[in-house]
Amino acid sequence: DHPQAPKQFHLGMFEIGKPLGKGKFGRVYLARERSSGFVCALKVLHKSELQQGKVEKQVRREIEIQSNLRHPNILRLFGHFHDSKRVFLILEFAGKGELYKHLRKEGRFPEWKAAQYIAQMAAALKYLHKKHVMHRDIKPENILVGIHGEIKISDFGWSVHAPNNRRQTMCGTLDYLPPEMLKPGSSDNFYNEKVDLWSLGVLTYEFLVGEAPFEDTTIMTQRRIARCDMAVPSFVSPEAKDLIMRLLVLDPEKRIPLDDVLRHPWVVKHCVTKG
Ligand SMILES: O=C(O)Cn1ncc2ncnc(NCCc3cnc(NC(=O)Nc4cccc(Cl)c4)s3)c21
Repeated sequence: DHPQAPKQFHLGMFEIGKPLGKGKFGRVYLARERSSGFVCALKVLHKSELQQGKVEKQVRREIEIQSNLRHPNILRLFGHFHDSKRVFLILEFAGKGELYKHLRKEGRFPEWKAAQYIAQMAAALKYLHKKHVMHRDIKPENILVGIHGEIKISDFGWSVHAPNNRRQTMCGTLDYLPPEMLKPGSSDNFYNEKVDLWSLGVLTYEFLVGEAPFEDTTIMTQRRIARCDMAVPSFVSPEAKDLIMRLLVLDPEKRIPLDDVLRHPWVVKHCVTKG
């Protein structure tokens, strides 16, 4: 941690640098804390937009959840502050930016790189699930790359404590949603952190194939997810296909647990696990 970091932050403490990206609810800037010279990313959220989007509670929950997370593959949230119109998130700066841009540029990742990323994701999810936190929005757009090429799960705007039955309508692509989250938030169907296992399977597929298995192009998407109706192209190795099929299982309880992902032959083969 940063013992010298004060608990109270304000905008004047930061030198604002270049814009890093533009999200749905606000912009992100490179920033440097003046007294320590510490470089970070500053996400600026407009309160009016958060009110309109009815997501203030989610941002508060994100701040509360993420402030207690410390893991090399989870983007740090160091703190937050606000002025009359805006909320500011003080975030760890990911030197190599957004993973999905690398994926789009390369088309698809070689198996050794995909396996290393999946191993890092599994380690981060194992840490999260031990704290009964589920991310619920695992997709390339929410993964950043650190200066040493390590990946960092970011944007915990949809994370909650498990178990949970969602009431807040989710926006954005359905590609990554597991079948159990597609059902309406009625009282009987609770889902748990195993939703992240499904998304890990979709992520593995997209790293290796370059597109999601249930492409969100037609209304058929929900039906194809509900039936787990997908095909793995022949250029994907049998070991990789085996892992994908063990994660994309309709019954959440039958999805391969994270410890077995980390021990899976495809992952072990490509990951020089430090001795
Ligand atoms: O990704 C980029 O655009 C560019 N980029 N490049 C490098 C880099 N290094 C760090 N961070 C970046 N971006 C911010 C990533 C986030 C982390 N946490 C978030 N949380 C959030 O947005 N919460 C939130 C907002 C509005 C409503 C709700 Cl419900 C929740 S966004 C970086």
